[in-house]
Amino acid sequence: MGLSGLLFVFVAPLTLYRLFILDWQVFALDVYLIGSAALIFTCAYRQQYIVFSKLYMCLLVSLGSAMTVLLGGAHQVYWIYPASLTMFFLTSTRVAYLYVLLMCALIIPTLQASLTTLEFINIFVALFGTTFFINVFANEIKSENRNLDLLATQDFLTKSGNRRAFDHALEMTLKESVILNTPSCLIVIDIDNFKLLNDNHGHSVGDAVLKHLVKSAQTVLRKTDTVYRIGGEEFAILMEDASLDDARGLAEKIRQTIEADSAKATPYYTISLGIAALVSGENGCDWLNRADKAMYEAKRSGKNRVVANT
Ligand SMILES: Nc1nc2c(ncn2[C@@H]2O[C@H](COP(=O)(O)OP(=O)(O)OP(=O)(O)O)[C@@H](O)[C@H]2O)c(=O)[nH]1
Repeated sequence: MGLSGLLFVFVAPLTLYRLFILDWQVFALDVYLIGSAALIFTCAYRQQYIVFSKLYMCLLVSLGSAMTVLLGGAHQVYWIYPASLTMFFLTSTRVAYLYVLLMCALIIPTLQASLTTLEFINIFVALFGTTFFINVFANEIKSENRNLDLLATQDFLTKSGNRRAFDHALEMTLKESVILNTPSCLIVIDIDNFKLLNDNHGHSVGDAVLKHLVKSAQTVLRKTDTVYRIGGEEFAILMEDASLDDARGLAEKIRQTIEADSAKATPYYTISLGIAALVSGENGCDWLNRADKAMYEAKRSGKNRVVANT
């Protein structure tokens, strides 16, 4: 988003200048660039078509740099270095190398025509050295970012999503349900008598139960559903594009799986589940409250059951 914003801000005044001096060829190129920058900015802002935006940005950068060399001459070749750097941070190594090769293929005839063999070789040796080191550093930064992302969004004990990830997913599901006009459901799960289980078997066994619950639930979830730990022994599952009946079916399947399997891996335990289908116009907090209420209703009416908020 930042990159497309910068591109827009820098190129827009140049576009007006080209119009002013009636340089139609470069004016058309600049209009294309700022139009594309605006499109990419909009996609990134709405968090839609992110992969497309990144690939398109790479194409713009590589073609833009190549065009600069083709129109401006061989002395503009230095633009290919920042362009390569940008591509390695925007996309995967393989795709970035493809864009770099595309850029090189486009400028080679111009460079060959106006540079000595030694200058030509120097430029490409420097380019491949630069891309190699950029690749190494970009991969390291990407891997650190992935680790940070996991730390920020994953529950350390159960490896399910954490509360922060849940809050984000809840907002995204709300937005998508409104835009796509699809039903969504929320399941809240709470372990029954967990304090007693901890008291009787110890905290580490309690931890094993929490992990078991997540693993068991994951065996019956659809590919698109995710489990989040939203409190000590409270979990939630967001189901996009699912009716209340779908959610009731899944919740009952999870309850039965836990009831049947828990004693094989951990002390026998059961869970209570509450479900709420998203009501048009409500916010995430109200939706979660209704699912929570249904879960407490399941507790009040005897535990080890599923209750839907209707
Ligand atoms: N082992 C373990 N226990 C935890 C963790 N987080 C919260 N707890 C325990 O979870 C228990 C929750 O107890 P309560 O809220 O009283 O609920 P409960 O005993 O399950 O009772 P009901 O909800 O009525 O079935 C507390 O004893 C917490 O110490 C954790 O990460 N590990």
